[in-house]
Amino acid sequence: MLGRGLQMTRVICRLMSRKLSAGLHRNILKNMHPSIDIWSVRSSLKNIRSVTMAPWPFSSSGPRDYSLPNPSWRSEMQRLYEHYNSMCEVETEGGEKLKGPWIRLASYNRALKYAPGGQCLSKFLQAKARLFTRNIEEQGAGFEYVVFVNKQEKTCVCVFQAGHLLEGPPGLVHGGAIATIMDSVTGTHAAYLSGPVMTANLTINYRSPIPLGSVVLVHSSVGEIDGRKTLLSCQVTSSDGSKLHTEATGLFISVSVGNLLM
Ligand SMILES: CCCCCCCCCCCCCC(=O)SCCNC(=O)CCNC(=O)[C@H](O)C(C)(C)COP(=O)(O)OP(=O)(O)OC[C@H]1O[C@@H](n2cnc3c(N)ncnc32)[C@H](O)[C@@H]1OP(=O)(O)O
Repeated sequence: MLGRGLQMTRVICRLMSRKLSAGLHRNILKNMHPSIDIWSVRSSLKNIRSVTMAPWPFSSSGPRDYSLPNPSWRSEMQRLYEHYNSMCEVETEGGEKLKGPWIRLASYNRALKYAPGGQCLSKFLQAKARLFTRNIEEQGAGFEYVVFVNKQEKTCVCVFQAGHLLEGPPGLVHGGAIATIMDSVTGTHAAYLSGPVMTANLTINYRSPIPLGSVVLVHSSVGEIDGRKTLLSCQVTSSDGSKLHTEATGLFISVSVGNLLM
């Protein structure tokens, strides 16, 4: 038993020192396998401050990718997905990479699954935990979204369709759900740019309500990157860009993987 625990500790340290990032929070190892020595995991990770991880470092094969089209997507969502996807980097059958300025970021239901081997680890580390935005299994009922990053301009766009379980005022999207998608998009963008981060501050102005079921665009762009601080601005607009629904600024602080686990 002890041998297995030590072996698992080493696997976790190796994985985390290489890959784990933003969405991994400090309590993720609570309730894990009892033979894993969390103190040795923590001391191994304490000094790691990997703040550069461009381009997006996570494995894109394996677990279900929630950002791919599904039958619940409205035609507007599908059209916008195809619009951005057509400008993404593609690999031809001959293995040649045709450069496009955009890349689509895969999206899993647990942050752990971004790391190689994380899919396996996720089966026993807080096995019931799910990423907040990906915890509704019914397609189209909650957050349907796909995130694209423009490598050249360092901007990010998310196509978001708000499902019927996100209601706040009658027929309109809940402000907390809007904050959630803005935090997720800017948090993902910050992690793409700066490595492991935590949201320190998110300031939101709600300008016009978002009808439930509608498809909107969430834009994120860099305000400033200064040492550990990544400041981003974010706007939610109608799908044709003509109407501003919400705007926000988000401050993200780079943290070491060890800090996330304390
Ligand atoms: C694997 C993942 C894949 C990604 C995909 C998954 C997608 C999911 C994406 C989901 C994303 C969801 C993401 C989530 O939901 S993250 C969850 C929500 N956020 C938190 O729980 C964060 C809680 N806070 C903290 O942990 C600490 O306070 C942090 C880490 C933020 C800073 O504590 P730390 O001790 O480390 O730093 P410091 O105090 O030395 O300060 C350092 C500098 O920062 C400045 N500062 C600090 N705070 C503020 C503030 N509030 N306003 C203005 N400035 C602030 C400070 O003045 C200083 O500046 P300077 O004096 O140096 O100039």
